[in-house]
Amino acid sequence: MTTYDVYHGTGNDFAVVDAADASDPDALGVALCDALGVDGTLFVDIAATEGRRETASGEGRPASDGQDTTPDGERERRDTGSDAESTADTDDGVRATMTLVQPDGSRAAMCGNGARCAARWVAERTGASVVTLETGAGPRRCTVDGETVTVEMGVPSFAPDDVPHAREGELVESDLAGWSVTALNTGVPHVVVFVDDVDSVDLAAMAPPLRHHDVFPEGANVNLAAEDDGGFAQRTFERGVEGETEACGTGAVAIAVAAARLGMAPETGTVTVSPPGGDLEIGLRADGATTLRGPTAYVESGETDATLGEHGVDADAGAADE
Ligand SMILES: N[C@@H](CCC[C@H](N)C(=O)O)C(=O)O
Repeated sequence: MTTYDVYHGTGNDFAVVDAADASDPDALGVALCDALGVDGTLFVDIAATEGRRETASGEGRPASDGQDTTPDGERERRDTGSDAESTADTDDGVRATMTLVQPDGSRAAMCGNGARCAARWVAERTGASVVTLETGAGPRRCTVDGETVTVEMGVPSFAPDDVPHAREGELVESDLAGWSVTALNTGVPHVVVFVDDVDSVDLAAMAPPLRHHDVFPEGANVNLAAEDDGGFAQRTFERGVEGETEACGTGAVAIAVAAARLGMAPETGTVTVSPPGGDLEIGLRADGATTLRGPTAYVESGETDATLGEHGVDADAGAADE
């Protein structure tokens, strides 16, 4: 039997499993998504990186980690003194790996809300307030303050090879499948479509032609965004879930960065992005580095025997967050 804990970050929900307990994470991850109806299963391995100070292997694409490597191999964090999250503290805290298995069986390099949930899960087991997660997009340093978790999301990229997409130059307000789209990578590929009102667009109908467009060899997550009360309303159709989710952290960062690029938001400071599940605060730094801050919530714990296709909630599970 394998224990799982369910958390959500602004409604984007995940089963979190200790990777050491999972002999076949791909099968278990899909089984938990099916059984629990969650947006993904996060496998977290604290032991794998305990004591390590180096960054991840460099595998994965931008967003880059917003850090420089000094000649002796130690990592040095840039601090430009902008309004976004201060990174003067170079304490990487407890290190852990995070692997996301999605409902369709795919793995994604990065997940912003998943990282917030995984960091809280690690913090609750170690007492750490700083957790650095090794992801397929590079290391992501997280600060845990009770239910509020902030993730340093790196430097998003509009470069065709990074998104990736097959066009010659950047896709910025470019016509694609009948929409004006801006494409960027915030750890995973996203397109952002700015509209007047996110609720007046049929996301389930408009997203698939963009999500599967030939121009994106790895597909793309599709975001609708609309200016709203000084920030942006968000709706996202996620690759891997193949449907709309309550929130998407990498998508929220993509909206804020695209808005800044298009002059719809300040280049530095904090931008509020509001998916259906709540509010997310995106920090934009002068050097291009970004942060994602927002609430997390514990839902329940249980045990599963994926081979039998069974799962049940542990009667001794802790109380869910209000
Ligand atoms: N919900 C996530 C994004 C998860 C990955 C995405 N579905 C993909 O396949 O690229 C987030 O909060 O960032």
